[in-house]
Amino acid sequence: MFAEENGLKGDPRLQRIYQAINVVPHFPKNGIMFQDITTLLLDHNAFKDTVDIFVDRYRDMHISVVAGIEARGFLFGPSVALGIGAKFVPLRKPHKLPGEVFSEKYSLEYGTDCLELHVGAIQPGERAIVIDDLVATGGTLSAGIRLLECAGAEVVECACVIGVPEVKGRCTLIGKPLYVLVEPRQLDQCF
Ligand SMILES: O=P(O)(O)OC[C@H]1O[C@H](OP(=O)(O)OP(=O)(O)O)[C@H](O)[C@@H]1O
Ligand SMILES: Nc1ncnc2[nH]cnc12
Repeated sequence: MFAEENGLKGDPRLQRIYQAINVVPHFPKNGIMFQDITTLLLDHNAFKDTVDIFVDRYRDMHISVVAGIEARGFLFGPSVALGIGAKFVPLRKPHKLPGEVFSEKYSLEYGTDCLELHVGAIQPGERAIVIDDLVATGGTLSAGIRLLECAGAEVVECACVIGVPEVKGRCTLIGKPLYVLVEPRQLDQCF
């Protein structure tokens, strides 16, 4: 669900976060309206608002694992993990982790990709959230959920900064709650 429908209606932090996102038409290929969160990271207040909202939401949920999806989940996950007193676990693209891994393939618009998790990073029964910058089809986060479940974790929720409008009516991803801060930035409102 979107944060504004879940207790943060009218919260000025959501507007600050939305306005700090840049949209780049036709990147990385024609027809894609790329949501660029590097501008959000340049804006100390918007970046802090983003982390604070997630920390406020998850600090009392007995979460011991924040799993971030490569690459842009790594930009938010560690700060949230530190804020709630959890460990940060990277879910990486193939052949990046040196140890034994669990692997999970997933479908993209064209082709497939894969995420990996170090065996031993998570103990069975640990409560986890999965974090990323953006949810579009939900394929990437769903692979993250399955990967954590392979390790025996209990996935409490998926957290994203940006969610495409198609996920608006969608409160879950393969049965797990989805929490999204803002919709994609529109082109005519940009830098
Ligand atoms: O909901 P979905 O349709 O699965 O798409 C969302 C994913 O797409 C982007 O990553 P991308 O695959 O571009 O990888 P990158 O961050 O490594 O460039 C984004 O950061 C999410 O991880
Ligand atoms: N429009 C978009 N902007 C940034 N990352 C994405 N991942 C999938 N769609 C995206």
